[in-house]
Amino acid sequence: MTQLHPSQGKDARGAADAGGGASAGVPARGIPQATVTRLATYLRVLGALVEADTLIVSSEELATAAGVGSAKLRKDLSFLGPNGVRGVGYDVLRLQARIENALGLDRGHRVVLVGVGNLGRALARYPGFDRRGFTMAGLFDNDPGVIGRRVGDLDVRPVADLETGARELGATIGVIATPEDAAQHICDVLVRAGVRSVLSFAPIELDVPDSVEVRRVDLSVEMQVLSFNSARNDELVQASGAAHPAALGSPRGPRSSAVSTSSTARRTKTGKPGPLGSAVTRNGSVIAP
Ligand SMILES: NC(=O)c1ccc[n+]([C@@H]2O[C@H](COP(=O)([O-])OP(=O)(O)OC[C@H]3O[C@@H](n4cnc5c(N)ncnc54)[C@H](O)[C@@H]3O)[C@@H](O)[C@H]2O)c1
Repeated sequence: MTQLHPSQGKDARGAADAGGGASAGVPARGIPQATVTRLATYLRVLGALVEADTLIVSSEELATAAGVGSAKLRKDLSFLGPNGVRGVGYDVLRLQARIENALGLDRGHRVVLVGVGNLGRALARYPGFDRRGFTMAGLFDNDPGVIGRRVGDLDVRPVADLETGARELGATIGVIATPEDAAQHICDVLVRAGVRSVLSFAPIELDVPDSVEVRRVDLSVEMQVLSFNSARNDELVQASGAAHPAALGSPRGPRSSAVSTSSTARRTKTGKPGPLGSAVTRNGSVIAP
């Protein structure tokens, strides 16, 4: 029987409740938010492994590729119940399915995007969402010059139709890519349409009922974090009296993009080399809570 650890820190309400209710099998309540973020990273690594027909991955390889310690990885995965086999590793497909289930991805999500400008068009055309279970189902804008245009596989619809459109489309996630002065109104309309998960690029706080989960993407926050980490790395290098690793051309350490060439990562159905050495970056999150 699947056993979950007791709740630690902030629960992963958003991950499992996007679209309403946890998936059958792995109740996601009680999984800390930080673990949820890392689960998404593990999922990305596992996706690369599946594409390379890799069958088994060790916790060390998965941890390195995801940029975390293997103890933390094992702890994170323990929230999903028993997984790997000691001395053998994780069944890649099985672990992928379990994480998808925990993140509520196994039933798929239908996404509506509002604001089909520079950013919105790029998002609407991005094929990667579909591969990860997010179907772009509707595009909405208020500009008559944009309405009716074909972007990706969809025609842009008038924002006046958003409430009925989102409901008819069964949207579970709403993406806001409008200017900030329109964002709260758009968010309210999405909520009225029954959307319970909102991803906003607009640089303002959104007011929503408790039942609605909002994530804001702010790339400048990510750049600030990069700037801080870079300054800290320089200080560490100076303090240790060593030359900067980049200057030496030395391999990147465990905090950088993961490279793994050991045996289990290379254990594929086809005998192809495993993908961990090239496909996976360390964090990848651009989400600012
Ligand atoms: N978070 C980040 O890292 C980041 C990065 C870039 C942009 N942004 C933000 O993303 C948003 C979009 O940026 P952009 O460069 O694509 O802008 P843009 O001006 O190119 O596009 C905005 C689109 O929203 C539409 N729009 C305006 N009001 C609307 C309304 N009431 N209903 C429906 N559609 C409406 C416009 O017609 C336009 O098509 C902005 O809020 C911007 O600040 C965030």
